[in-house]
Amino acid sequence: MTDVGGSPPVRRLSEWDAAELQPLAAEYGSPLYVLDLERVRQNYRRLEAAFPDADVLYAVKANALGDVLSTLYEEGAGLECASAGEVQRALAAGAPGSEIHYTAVNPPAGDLDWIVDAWAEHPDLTVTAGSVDTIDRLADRGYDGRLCLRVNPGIDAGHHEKVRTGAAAKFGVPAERAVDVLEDAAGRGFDVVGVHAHVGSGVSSEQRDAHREFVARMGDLARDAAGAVGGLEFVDIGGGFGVPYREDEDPLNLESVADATRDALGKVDAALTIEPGRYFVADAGVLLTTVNTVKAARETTVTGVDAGLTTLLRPAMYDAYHPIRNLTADANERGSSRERSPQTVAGPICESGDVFCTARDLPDSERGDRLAIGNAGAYGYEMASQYNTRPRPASVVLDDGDVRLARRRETIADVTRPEREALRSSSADRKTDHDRATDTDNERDR
Ligand SMILES: Cc1ncc(COP(=O)(O)O)c(C=O)c1O
Ligand SMILES: N[C@@H](CCCC[NH3+])C(=O)O
Repeated sequence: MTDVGGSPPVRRLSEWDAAELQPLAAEYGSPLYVLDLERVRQNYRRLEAAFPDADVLYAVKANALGDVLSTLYEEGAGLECASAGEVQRALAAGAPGSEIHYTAVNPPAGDLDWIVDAWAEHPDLTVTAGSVDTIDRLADRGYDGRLCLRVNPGIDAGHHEKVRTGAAAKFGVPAERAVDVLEDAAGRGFDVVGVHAHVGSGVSSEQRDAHREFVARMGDLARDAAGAVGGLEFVDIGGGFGVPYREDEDPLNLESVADATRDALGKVDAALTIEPGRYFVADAGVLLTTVNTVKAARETTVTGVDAGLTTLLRPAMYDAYHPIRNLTADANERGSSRERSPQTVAGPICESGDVFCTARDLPDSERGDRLAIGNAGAYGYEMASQYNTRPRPASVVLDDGDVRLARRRETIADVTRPEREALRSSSADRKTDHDRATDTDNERDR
């Protein structure tokens, strides 16, 4: 099935080549993130074809690997950044300030300091503020550049309550106050360029009514705002385009989302901006992991693996479903000779939530098998942690037949380094104090 843009709208885990993936874990170690850059390009082109008139930004938070940023920037995407660190990555990937939006959510002082310094060099970057305090704090630092206002539209959608943002008090200025805030900012000399909202992440076709209502509200707001500040350059409706995680789930009907958006914003004299993350990278990535334990528990077989919630947090945090495939069974035995049974795939972390699936029907696993966890390209590595003093895994990219290490595996020394450095510098300070005291004593003795 091909869709607009000429590539299949979904790449299922079953379509990855087991014989190609399986040796990567031996060569680069396990667990291992694998990302196919060509699939990232396909996803970009499909979305661009569905929204031909939109300015497309990539939400860097979904996967901030430099290769992903440069690939998408070269395809034509701008970069939406959630922190000063992400802006640094965007600039390092070659994007100019004009292609960078920084979305400030309760921004730490260090972020604002850094951004305002960067603005001196990149005067056409855009800052999206979600509160009057952020606007004041920008003004305090002398910023009067491009400003977009994030509004809270009071309607939300998304795959889990924890990723619905459109009505969560934390995000944005309530839509009913937005025009006043924008007028005030324009009056204070900011270059007011847009309005923004993000309804939530992982919006599915079933939630199309909520999304339609959301874009309709944005259309009304953008018209009022443009009237109040003498015109807007863009209206940014955020990201959130969902992708299927279950094998039998249908892809989002992009055309219908695009049509609804066109209808809602048709009469607004401002460009449409969208900023998806997940859509570009989710099905371009898999996580490889190795079975180290197979044990019969009371109601299920436990397949113990070397990846855990520190490697891929989504199942533990959102009860998210990720497809799982036994590559060893598929590559060596063509998937046929193994019995199947209900299996709980669990990681090495000391939390009972450290499971990727519970009693799922899978081929019987054996110690040493390589498993692939699908749809791991979005919010996978980005949400990894070092809990239990576990180093984060390596990432490799596939690109047109090439395989390349894109980020090395962390070592335990990487995890403990900040602590060792702090100890070293405080003992150096103590030594310096001691040296100073000794020098004074020596002087006194002289
Ligand atoms: C402001 C903003 N823009 C864009 C995104 C990207 O969302 P998604 O990856 O669901 O497209 C997010 C994350 O939910 C976000 O918070
Ligand atoms: N981290 C979430 C998406 C939230 C995106 C940020 N607002 C997920 O994995 O589904």
